[in-house]
Amino acid sequence: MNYNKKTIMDVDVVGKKILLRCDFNVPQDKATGAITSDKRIVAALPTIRYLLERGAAVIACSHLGKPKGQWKESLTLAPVAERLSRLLGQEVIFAKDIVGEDAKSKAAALQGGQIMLLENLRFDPREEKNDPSFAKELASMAELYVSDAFGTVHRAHASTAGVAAFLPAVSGLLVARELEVMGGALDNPKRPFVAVLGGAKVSDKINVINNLLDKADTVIIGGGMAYTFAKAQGGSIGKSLCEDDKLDYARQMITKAQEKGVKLLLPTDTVAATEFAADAESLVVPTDAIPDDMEGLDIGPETVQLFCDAVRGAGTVVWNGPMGVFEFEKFAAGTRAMAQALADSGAVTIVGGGDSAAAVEQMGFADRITHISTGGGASLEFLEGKELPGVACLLDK
Ligand SMILES: Nc1ncnc2c1ncn2[C@@H]1O[C@H](COP(=O)(O)OP(=O)(O)O)[C@@H](O)[C@H]1O
Ligand SMILES: O=C(OP(=O)(O)O)[C@H](O)COP(=O)(O)O
Repeated sequence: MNYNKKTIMDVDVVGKKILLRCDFNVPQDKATGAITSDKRIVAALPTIRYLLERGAAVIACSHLGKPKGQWKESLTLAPVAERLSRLLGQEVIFAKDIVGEDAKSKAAALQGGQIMLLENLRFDPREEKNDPSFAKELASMAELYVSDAFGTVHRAHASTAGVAAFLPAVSGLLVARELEVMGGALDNPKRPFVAVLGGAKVSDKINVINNLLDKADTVIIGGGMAYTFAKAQGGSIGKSLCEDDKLDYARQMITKAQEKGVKLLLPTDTVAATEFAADAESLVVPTDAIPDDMEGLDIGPETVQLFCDAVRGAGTVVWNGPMGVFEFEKFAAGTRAMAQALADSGAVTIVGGGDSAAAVEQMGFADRITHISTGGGASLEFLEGKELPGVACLLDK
């Protein structure tokens, strides 16, 4: 794939009206909605400052969560506008809509050196469908498109790819840096090369395993991803997360790993809970014998040992997806042990993803990780060697 793309430093931004795609999909407290890590907002600041200092008028936009094309008050970007304003030390004008009256009039009135933020792009069903009519409306507000949403460059959506058909398109400083750092670490990785997968976006990320088995020496699967594999092997997984239409695929991956001599490590024990709650009753059970009325919320102690041993001997480790529901202290032990193992490993370590990065930061290991990427799925697809639509659409150098 060609990563030699123009950045904001290669084009004239002075006095320009700029549509800036950011990834402000920040982790939020499950109960209160409060932003629990502003890493993705902080990561966007260098590009925003670069543009504002040069007198550009910045129309920032992002998605938040998965509202599936519906207006959902709990997923408004208003708290992000507030936090961004505090971090920047200047007003962030907030539009109550995306490409409606409010956004368009505020964008038209926006002066050089000012910044505004549109409402959640995914409130409009056309965003995820990459509908050209939506891309065109977004583009109509600006003269230049800047992609700085690294966490979302693996999505071919209207604001991440479609819009480049209507405006000259370049990358921001964050996307440029992520591609450079990850490219450097992963081009010819120090071996053994270990990939660690977990988290909750199972349907999405399970598909990367096929290509990862061609690149990695060891693939470790924990978190919500593991139970599809346990069920595929005939285990009972109770109410745990599972993608039933991926059971065949999971079996194929187990066979492929055996044929290729890649170690595929799966949890042998699980911390199962009676409900998805911070104070739920829990017990450690074999991963293939979870009681019907319980769900797996963390890897068990035996698995922690197994996984951490594999990480300790690694040359390069890429990790995306927490090992358990770390937001609840009772189910954070697996994720904490994994973070500690990466920090202690002496390997080149890359942690990607909004929640994984938040976990590593909250647990105090961030300064002992080689690179914390703002993208989880994006870093995995980069690692797979897949074309990233949000990068492919940018102007070549
Ligand atoms: N066993 C599990 N069951 C349900 N959710 C889980 C489990 N393990 C981890 N999670 C959840 O996965 C979420 C993160 O998943 P994901 O979005 O894929 O990761 P990232 O944001 O790092 O890319 C966390 O909020 C965590 O609570
Ligand atoms: O949080 C994100 O990805 P990640 O969970 O893989 O890090 C990005 O904002 C992409 O979000 P999406 O997976 O809802 O398209």
